[in-house]
Amino acid sequence: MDREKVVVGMSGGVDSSVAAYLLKEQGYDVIGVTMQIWQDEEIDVQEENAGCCGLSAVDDARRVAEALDIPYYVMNFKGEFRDNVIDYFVEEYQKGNTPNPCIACNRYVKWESMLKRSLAIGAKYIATGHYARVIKLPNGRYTLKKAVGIRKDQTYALYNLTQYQLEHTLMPVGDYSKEEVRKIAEKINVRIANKPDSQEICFVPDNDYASFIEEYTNKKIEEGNFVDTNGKVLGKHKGIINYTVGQRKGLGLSLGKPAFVVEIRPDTNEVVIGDNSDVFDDTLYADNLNFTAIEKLENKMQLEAKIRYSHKPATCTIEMVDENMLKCVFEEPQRAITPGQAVVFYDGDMLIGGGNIIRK
Ligand SMILES: Nc1ncnc2c1ncn2[C@@H]1O[C@H](COP(=O)(O)OP(=O)(O)OP(=O)(O)O)[C@@H](O)[C@H]1O
Repeated sequence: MDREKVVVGMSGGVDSSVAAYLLKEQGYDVIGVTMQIWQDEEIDVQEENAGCCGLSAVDDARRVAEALDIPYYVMNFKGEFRDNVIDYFVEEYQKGNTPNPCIACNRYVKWESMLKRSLAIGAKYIATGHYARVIKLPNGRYTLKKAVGIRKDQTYALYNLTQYQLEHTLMPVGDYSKEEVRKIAEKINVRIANKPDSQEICFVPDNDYASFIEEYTNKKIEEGNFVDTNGKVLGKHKGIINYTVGQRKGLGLSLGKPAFVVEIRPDTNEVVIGDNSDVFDDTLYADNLNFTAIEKLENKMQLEAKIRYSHKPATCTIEMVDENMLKCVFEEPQRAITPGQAVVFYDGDMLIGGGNIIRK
């Protein structure tokens, strides 16, 4: 019988290298692929900032594939990445939102584009080194469970995968702890690069996204007013793309007390400043919804929600208020609910779904 073919997304790091090894051990016909997604001549990024897909990732991944004796290819997804991730990222900031490009990259590039090409070469699955587990529920739906014992949960950035994508996904390291994965990497003795810690946004050098956006759009960012919660002008800001809700640093205001960004108003080009207490709210609205564990939200549900990658899940109740919009009310007010970020819902360690936080 033919072995099932799986394409493993290889970044040259420990997790995806071990993922490839485990799948081979499990009897799959494994193919390694590194996606080239952004590095090009138009965006001048230095190699040391190359993040997950610079030239060194290709060299490292190729070496690992050779050691594992699996076929290896580099696939170019720069166009898909530009259209779905960089353009979205820039547009969201220009609208006064704070986007999460990893979520868009996962859904549209790592999964949609890579899956399409993988299926075209006869694969049944794609696999990554994410610490999460794909499960099929009794209701026939696919979803993710958080991996056990992992400090940084990776399901948050994966909430937007479709049923079809999940059905064709394997995440073999999700059954192991990070320590176990490191041990496996030592045992199989593949030379895995000690990658520098991922920078926050892989395509933005030095995390200076404001300069990146100016350069990318070839447009100077327009200055505007800082105002207080009553509308009184407090000073000049450097352009709304420089700010996010809850921000304290880098405001350049001296008001004799700590000042925080409470709201960004793209229509009037204003940034609203207040006290820390003004940054707390118990209600948010989200659109662009994607549910995994359930087909749709019919009745109110009490769940836990994360409003950013590093947020500790908080108890909330969600309900639909419109065909494509939900309302989420937290038991306790949460700090810095930020338009453009994802809100992701869990029942214990099981992903239920999520959406995009909107300004209301
Ligand atoms: N350029 C790429 N090409 C193909 N797959 C990739 C690429 N970058 C990341 N991936 C896949 O996405 C997964 C998660 O990416 P992330 O950048 O979070 O890596 P990580 O958790 O540090 O894993 P690793 O140790 O494998 O680098 C990786 O394990 C890998 O399977």
